Amino acid sequence: MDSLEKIERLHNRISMLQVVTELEVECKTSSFGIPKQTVIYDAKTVTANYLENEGLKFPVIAKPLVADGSLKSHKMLLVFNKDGLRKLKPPIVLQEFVNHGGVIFKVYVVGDYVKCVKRKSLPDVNEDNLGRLESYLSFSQVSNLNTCEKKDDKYYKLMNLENSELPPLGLLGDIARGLRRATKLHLFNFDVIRDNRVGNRYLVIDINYFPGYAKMPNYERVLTDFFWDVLNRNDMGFKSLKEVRVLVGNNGCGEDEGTLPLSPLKMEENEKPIRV
Ligand SMILES: Nc1ncnc2c1ncn2[C@@H]1O[C@H](COP(=O)(O)OP(=O)(O)OP(=O)(O)O)[C@@H](O)[C@H]1O
Ligand SMILES: [Mg+2]
Repeated sequence: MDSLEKIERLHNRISMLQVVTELEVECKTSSFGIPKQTVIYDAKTVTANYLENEGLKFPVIAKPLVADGSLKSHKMLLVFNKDGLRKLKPPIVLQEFVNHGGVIFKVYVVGDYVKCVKRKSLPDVNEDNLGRLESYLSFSQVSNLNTCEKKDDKYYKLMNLENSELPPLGLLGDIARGLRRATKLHLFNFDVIRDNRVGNRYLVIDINYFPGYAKMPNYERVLTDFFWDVLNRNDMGFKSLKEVRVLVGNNGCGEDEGTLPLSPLKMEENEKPIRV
Protein backbone atom coordinates (compact mmCIF):
# COMPACT_ATOMS: atom_id res chain seq x y z
CA MET A 1 0.00 0.00 0.00
CA ASP A 2 2.64 2.49 1.10
CA SER A 3 5.94 2.84 -0.68
CA LEU A 4 9.00 1.07 0.75
CA GLU A 5 11.01 4.24 0.38
CA LYS A 6 8.63 6.12 2.67
CA ILE A 7 8.45 3.27 5.17
CA GLU A 8 12.26 3.23 5.32
CA ARG A 9 12.25 6.53 7.23
CA LEU A 10 10.72 4.72 10.20
CA HIS A 11 13.50 2.14 10.29
CA ASN A 12 15.97 4.57 11.80
CA ARG A 13 15.19 6.03 15.23
CA ILE A 14 16.66 9.42 14.33
CA SER A 15 14.84 10.02 11.03
CA MET A 16 11.72 8.51 12.57
CA LEU A 17 11.43 11.17 15.26
CA GLN A 18 12.88 13.99 13.15
CA VAL A 19 9.55 14.16 11.38
CA VAL A 20 7.79 14.92 14.69
CA THR A 21 10.01 17.95 15.31
CA GLU A 22 9.01 19.35 11.93
CA LEU A 23 5.26 19.20 12.54
CA GLU A 24 3.37 22.44 12.88
CA VAL A 25 0.56 21.77 15.28
CA GLU A 26 -1.05 24.43 17.42
CA CYS A 27 -2.48 23.54 20.80
CA LYS A 28 -3.23 26.17 23.41
CA THR A 29 -3.36 23.91 26.44
CA SER A 30 -0.59 21.39 25.77
CA SER A 31 2.64 21.00 23.89
CA PHE A 32 4.41 18.08 22.28
CA GLY A 33 7.86 17.09 21.05
CA ILE A 34 10.39 14.30 21.39
CA PRO A 35 12.80 13.43 24.21
CA LYS A 36 16.34 14.83 24.04
CA GLN A 37 18.49 12.34 22.17
CA THR A 38 21.83 11.79 20.51
CA VAL A 39 23.18 9.11 18.22
CA ILE A 40 26.35 7.15 19.05
CA TYR A 41 28.35 5.34 16.38
CA ASP A 42 31.53 4.69 18.38
CA ALA A 43 31.47 3.26 21.92
CA LYS A 44 34.67 5.15 22.82
CA THR A 45 32.94 8.50 22.47
CA VAL A 46 30.33 7.77 25.17
CA THR A 47 31.45 9.34 28.41
CA ALA A 48 29.54 11.09 31.19
CA ASN A 49 30.99 14.38 29.89
CA TYR A 50 29.76 13.69 26.40
CA LEU A 51 26.27 13.12 27.74
CA GLU A 52 26.38 16.36 29.68
CA ASN A 53 27.47 18.30 26.59
CA GLU A 54 24.53 16.79 24.74
CA GLY A 55 22.19 18.03 27.48
CA LEU A 56 21.50 14.49 28.72
CA LYS A 57 21.59 13.27 32.31
CA PHE A 58 21.03 9.88 33.92
CA PRO A 59 18.93 7.85 33.59
CA VAL A 60 19.11 7.47 29.82
CA ILE A 61 17.66 4.84 27.49
CA ALA A 62 19.89 3.25 24.87
CA LYS A 63 17.96 2.05 21.82
CA PRO A 64 19.40 0.36 18.71
CA LEU A 65 19.56 2.95 15.91
CA VAL A 66 17.86 0.49 13.59
CA ALA A 67 14.16 -0.04 14.26
CA ASP A 68 13.26 -2.71 11.72
CA GLY A 69 11.06 -4.86 13.95
CA SER A 70 13.76 -7.50 14.47
CA LEU A 71 14.28 -8.92 17.97
CA LYS A 72 17.63 -7.14 18.14
CA SER A 73 16.11 -3.77 17.38
CA HIS A 74 13.89 -4.00 20.48
CA LYS A 75 16.74 -4.72 22.90
CA MET A 76 17.19 -1.67 25.10
CA LEU A 77 19.20 -0.62 28.11
CA LEU A 78 18.10 1.75 30.82
CA VAL A 79 21.39 3.22 31.99
CA PHE A 80 21.48 4.67 35.53
CA ASN A 81 25.07 5.82 35.82
CA LYS A 82 28.40 6.08 34.00
CA ASP A 83 29.33 2.44 34.67
CA GLY A 84 26.32 1.40 32.62
CA LEU A 85 27.70 3.29 29.60
CA ARG A 86 30.29 0.53 29.15
CA LYS A 87 27.55 -1.90 28.18
CA LEU A 88 26.46 0.09 25.13
CA LYS A 89 26.75 -1.46 21.70
CA PRO A 90 26.64 1.23 18.97
CA PRO A 91 25.14 2.25 16.69
CA ILE A 92 22.60 3.37 19.26
CA VAL A 93 20.41 6.30 20.14
CA LEU A 94 20.78 7.60 23.68
CA GLN A 95 17.57 9.19 24.85
CA GLU A 96 16.66 10.92 28.10
CA PHE A 97 14.43 8.73 30.25
CA VAL A 98 11.35 10.80 31.00
CA ASN A 99 9.24 9.88 34.02
CA HIS A 100 5.72 9.43 32.72
CA GLY A 101 3.73 7.72 35.46
CA GLY A 102 4.18 4.25 33.95
CA VAL A 103 1.50 4.76 31.29
CA ILE A 104 2.07 4.89 27.56
CA PHE A 105 -0.49 5.97 24.96
CA LYS A 106 -0.44 3.94 21.77
CA VAL A 107 -2.06 5.86 18.95
CA TYR A 108 -3.11 3.73 15.96
CA VAL A 109 -3.62 5.35 12.57
CA VAL A 110 -5.51 3.68 9.70
CA GLY A 111 -5.89 6.31 7.00
CA ASP A 112 -8.19 8.93 8.49
CA TYR A 113 -9.00 6.81 11.50
CA VAL A 114 -7.16 7.40 14.77
CA LYS A 115 -7.49 5.48 18.00
CA CYS A 116 -5.64 5.84 21.28
CA VAL A 117 -5.18 2.95 23.68
CA LYS A 118 -3.53 3.07 27.12
CA ARG A 119 -0.83 0.55 28.02
CA LYS A 120 1.42 -0.02 30.99
CA SER A 121 4.96 1.19 30.54
CA LEU A 122 8.25 1.35 32.44
CA PRO A 123 7.85 2.70 35.98
CA ASP A 124 9.21 6.11 36.98
CA VAL A 125 12.78 6.29 38.21
CA ASN A 126 13.45 8.28 41.37
CA GLU A 127 16.60 10.32 40.82
CA ASP A 128 17.47 10.05 44.52
CA ASN A 129 17.83 6.29 44.06
CA LEU A 130 20.23 6.45 41.12
CA GLY A 131 23.28 5.81 43.30
CA ARG A 132 21.65 2.75 44.87
CA LEU A 133 20.52 1.13 41.63
CA GLU A 134 22.42 -1.29 39.41
CA SER A 135 24.30 0.54 36.67
CA TYR A 136 21.86 -0.58 33.99
CA LEU A 137 18.74 -2.61 33.31
CA SER A 138 18.15 -4.40 30.04
CA PHE A 139 14.64 -4.85 28.70
CA SER A 140 12.79 -5.67 25.53
CA GLN A 141 9.29 -5.03 24.23
CA VAL A 142 7.71 -3.73 27.43
CA SER A 143 4.44 -3.04 25.68
CA ASN A 144 4.30 -6.66 24.51
CA LEU A 145 4.52 -8.20 27.99
CA ASN A 146 1.55 -10.48 28.20
CA THR A 147 -1.24 -9.88 30.67
CA CYS A 148 -0.16 -12.79 32.91
CA GLU A 149 3.36 -11.43 33.25
CA LYS A 150 1.90 -8.08 34.22
CA LYS A 151 -0.58 -9.61 36.69
CA ASP A 152 2.23 -11.36 38.58
CA ASP A 153 4.40 -8.31 38.84
CA LYS A 154 4.19 -6.21 42.02
CA TYR A 155 4.67 -2.97 40.10
CA TYR A 156 1.94 -3.72 37.62
CA LYS A 157 -0.42 -4.69 40.44
CA LEU A 158 -0.06 -1.17 41.81
CA MET A 159 -0.81 0.44 38.49
CA ASN A 160 -4.28 1.64 37.76
CA LEU A 161 -4.60 2.34 34.07
CA GLU A 162 -8.26 3.32 34.28
CA ASN A 163 -7.49 6.38 36.41
CA SER A 164 -4.87 7.74 34.12
CA GLU A 165 -6.08 10.68 32.05
CA LEU A 166 -5.82 10.57 28.27
CA PRO A 167 -3.91 13.20 26.30
CA PRO A 168 -6.13 15.84 24.61
CA LEU A 169 -7.76 14.03 21.71
CA GLY A 170 -7.54 17.09 19.48
CA LEU A 171 -3.78 17.11 19.93
CA LEU A 172 -3.45 13.40 19.12
CA GLY A 173 -5.62 13.84 16.04
CA ASP A 174 -3.52 16.79 14.88
CA ILE A 175 -0.26 14.89 15.41
CA ALA A 176 -1.68 11.89 13.54
CA ARG A 177 -2.77 14.07 10.63
CA GLY A 178 0.58 15.90 10.60
CA LEU A 179 2.52 12.62 10.60
CA ARG A 180 0.37 11.22 7.85
CA ARG A 181 0.94 14.21 5.65
CA ALA A 182 4.66 14.42 6.39
CA THR A 183 5.38 10.71 5.94
CA LYS A 184 2.73 10.04 3.27
CA LEU A 185 2.01 6.80 5.14
CA HIS A 186 -1.46 5.48 5.94
CA LEU A 187 -0.88 2.57 8.30
CA PHE A 188 1.22 3.22 11.40
CA ASN A 189 1.10 3.86 15.11
CA PHE A 190 3.00 6.15 17.45
CA ASP A 191 3.78 5.92 21.16
CA VAL A 192 3.21 8.96 23.35
CA ILE A 193 4.18 9.58 26.99
CA ARG A 194 3.19 12.45 29.27
CA ASP A 195 6.19 14.25 30.71
CA ASN A 196 5.62 14.18 34.50
CA ARG A 197 7.89 17.17 35.04
CA VAL A 198 5.58 19.39 33.02
CA GLY A 199 2.21 17.66 33.11
CA ASN A 200 0.76 18.93 29.85
CA ARG A 201 3.73 18.17 27.63
CA TYR A 202 3.54 15.06 25.45
CA LEU A 203 6.50 13.28 23.90
CA VAL A 204 6.39 10.99 20.89
CA ILE A 205 8.96 8.24 21.53
CA ASP A 206 8.35 5.73 18.77
CA ILE A 207 6.61 5.36 15.39
CA ASN A 208 5.98 1.93 13.84
CA TYR A 209 4.87 1.00 10.37
CA PHE A 210 1.98 -1.49 10.15
CA PRO A 211 1.91 -2.26 13.88
CA GLY A 212 0.11 -5.18 15.48
CA TYR A 213 -3.39 -3.93 14.78
CA ALA A 214 -4.83 -6.94 16.59
CA LYS A 215 -4.36 -4.90 19.76
CA MET A 216 -6.57 -2.14 18.39
CA PRO A 217 -10.19 -2.65 19.40
CA ASN A 218 -12.53 -3.23 16.47
CA TYR A 219 -9.55 -3.64 14.14
CA GLU A 220 -11.34 -6.02 11.74
CA ARG A 221 -14.02 -3.46 10.96
CA VAL A 222 -11.64 -0.50 10.82
CA LEU A 223 -9.17 -2.19 8.47
CA THR A 224 -11.90 -3.67 6.28
CA ASP A 225 -13.54 -0.25 5.93
CA PHE A 226 -10.18 1.30 5.11
CA PHE A 227 -9.29 -1.21 2.40
CA TRP A 228 -12.81 -1.02 1.03
CA ASP A 229 -12.45 2.74 0.72
CA VAL A 230 -9.06 2.36 -0.96
CA LEU A 231 -10.42 -0.13 -3.48
CA ASN A 232 -13.35 2.09 -4.29
CA ARG A 233 -11.49 5.34 -4.35
CA ASN A 234 -11.67 5.61 -8.15
CA ASP A 235 -15.41 5.99 -7.80
CA MET A 236 -15.36 7.85 -4.51
CA GLY A 237 -12.04 9.67 -4.57
CA PHE A 238 -9.98 9.95 -1.39
CA LYS A 239 -11.62 13.27 -0.54
CA SER A 240 -14.90 11.52 0.03
CA LEU A 241 -13.46 9.20 2.66
CA LYS A 242 -15.52 9.16 5.80
CA GLU A 243 -14.94 11.75 8.48
CA VAL A 244 -12.18 10.95 10.90
CA ARG A 245 -13.31 9.56 14.17
CA VAL A 246 -10.97 9.30 17.07
CA LEU A 247 -12.12 6.44 19.22
CA VAL A 248 -10.57 6.19 22.60
CA GLY A 249 -10.73 3.18 24.87
CA ASN A 250 -8.98 2.92 28.24
CA ASN A 251 -7.81 -0.64 28.01
CA GLY A 252 -8.45 -1.59 24.48
CA CYS A 253 -11.51 -3.65 25.36
CA GLY A 254 -14.53 -1.38 25.05
CA GLU A 255 -15.15 -0.82 21.37
CA ASP A 256 -17.20 2.32 21.54
CA GLU A 257 -15.92 3.61 24.83
CA GLY A 258 -14.96 7.25 24.69
CA THR A 259 -15.93 7.71 21.07
CA LEU A 260 -15.16 11.24 20.17
CA PRO A 261 -15.66 12.85 16.80
CA LEU A 262 -12.95 15.34 15.89
CA SER A 263 -12.79 17.70 12.96
CA PRO A 264 -12.49 15.72 9.73
CA LEU A 265 -9.06 15.00 8.31
CA LYS A 266 -9.18 16.36 4.78
CA MET A 267 -6.74 14.89 2.30
CA GLU A 268 -4.42 17.47 0.80
CA GLU A 269 -5.88 18.81 -2.38
CA ASN A 270 -2.98 17.60 -4.46
CA GLU A 271 -2.56 14.20 -2.84
CA LYS A 272 -2.84 11.51 -5.46
CA PRO A 273 -4.91 8.45 -4.73
CA ILE A 274 -2.90 5.31 -3.98
CA ARG A 275 -2.65 2.83 -6.82
CA VAL A 276 -3.27 -0.76 -5.87
N1 LIG B 1 12.39 8.38 26.44
C1 LIG B 1 11.73 7.50 27.19
N2 LIG B 1 11.40 7.81 28.47
C2 LIG B 1 10.75 6.91 29.24
N3 LIG B 1 10.40 5.67 28.84
C3 LIG B 1 10.70 5.32 27.58
C4 LIG B 1 11.37 6.22 26.69
N4 LIG B 1 11.56 5.60 25.52
C5 LIG B 1 11.03 4.38 25.66
N5 LIG B 1 10.51 4.19 26.89
C6 LIG B 1 9.91 2.96 27.40
O1 LIG B 1 10.50 1.88 26.68
C7 LIG B 1 9.52 1.17 25.90
C8 LIG B 1 10.10 0.77 24.57
O2 LIG B 1 10.51 1.91 23.84
P1 LIG B 1 10.24 2.07 22.28
O3 LIG B 1 8.78 2.13 22.06
O4 LIG B 1 11.04 3.21 21.78
O5 LIG B 1 10.87 0.73 21.73
P2 LIG B 1 10.33 -0.43 20.80
O6 LIG B 1 11.31 -1.55 20.79
O7 LIG B 1 10.04 0.14 19.50
O8 LIG B 1 9.12 -0.94 21.63
P3 LIG B 1 7.68 -1.49 21.29
O9 LIG B 1 7.80 -2.40 20.13
O10 LIG B 1 7.34 -2.18 22.59
O11 LIG B 1 6.84 -0.29 21.03
C9 LIG B 1 8.34 2.13 25.80
O12 LIG B 1 7.14 1.42 25.64
C10 LIG B 1 8.41 2.84 27.14
O13 LIG B 1 7.87 2.02 28.16
MG1 LIG C 1 7.18 1.46 21.07
